[in-house]
Amino acid sequence: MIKIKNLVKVYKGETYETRALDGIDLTIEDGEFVAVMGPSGSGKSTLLNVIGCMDTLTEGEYYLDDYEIHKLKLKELHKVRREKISFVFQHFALMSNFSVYENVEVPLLAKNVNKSRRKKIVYEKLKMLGIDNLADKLPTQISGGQQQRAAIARALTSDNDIILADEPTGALDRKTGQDLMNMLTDINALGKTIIVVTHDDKVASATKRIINIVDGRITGDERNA
Ligand SMILES: Nc1ncnc2c1ncn2[C@@H]1O[C@H](COP(=O)(O)OP(=O)(O)OP(=O)(O)O)[C@@H](O)[C@H]1O
Repeated sequence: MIKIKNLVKVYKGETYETRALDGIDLTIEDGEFVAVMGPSGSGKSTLLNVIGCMDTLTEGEYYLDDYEIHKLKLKELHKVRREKISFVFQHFALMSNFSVYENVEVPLLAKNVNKSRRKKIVYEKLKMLGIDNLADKLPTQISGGQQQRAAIARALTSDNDIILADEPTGALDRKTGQDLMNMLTDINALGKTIIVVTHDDKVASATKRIINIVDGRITGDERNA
C-alpha cells in the first residue's frame, strides 16, 4: 500500500524555488488502477517520481508497505525501488545497442536470476505482449508501438508489484494506445498496482480512479464507474 501524508516537494536552484507538490495526502491500495491528471506543470511527474522512489520528499511522510520512505537515504531508496517499482517511460528508454531480448532481461540480471530461468521468463513476457518474434531485433528496427510493448515486457519481468507509467500512450497512434491500455487492464487484473500519468481522457477512463492535480495539490479524486 502507498500512503502519503502532507507531501511537499520543492525544487531549489540558485535563482529559483519551485513548490512542485504542495501538501499531497494520498492512499493507494494494492491492486488499484489509477490515473493522475492535471495541467502541464501541475506536478504529476514529480508525484510519480516520488512515488517511484526516484526522488526524495522535501516534507511529509511516505509509507510504502513496510518502508518509511521519507526516512531513507538515496541508496536505500534505490534498493526499495528495484524491489517494488517498475517504470514504463514515455520515450520507452530502451537501450539502443541491446536487442529486445537483452532489454527485457535487464531487471533479471539486476536480481541475479540464472540464465535458463532468465530465458524462460523473458520469452514468457515477450509472448504475452506478442513480440517474441522480435527478440533479436534492436529497438531502432521495430515500430514505436512494438518498442512500447518491449518497455512493458521489461517492466513486467521485474515482477514488481507497482507499475508506474508517465504518458504511456503519448507517442502511440490511437489503436496502439488502446491496445496498450487493454494490456495494462489485463496486468492490473493480475493484481499489480498501476499508476498512469496522462493528459488523455480516454486513457484515464480506462482506469478505475482518477486523481486531479492543480498547482501541486489534489483537486479531485473520483472512482470510475
Ligand atoms: N528537476 C526539476 N528542477 C526544477 N524544477 C522542476 C524539476 N522538475 C519539475 N520542475 C518544476 O516542477 C513543476 C511540476 O513539474 P512536473 O514535471 O511534475 O509537472 P507535470 O504536471 O508532470 O507537467 P507536464 O504535464 O508538462 O509533464 C513545474 O513547475 C516544473 O517546472
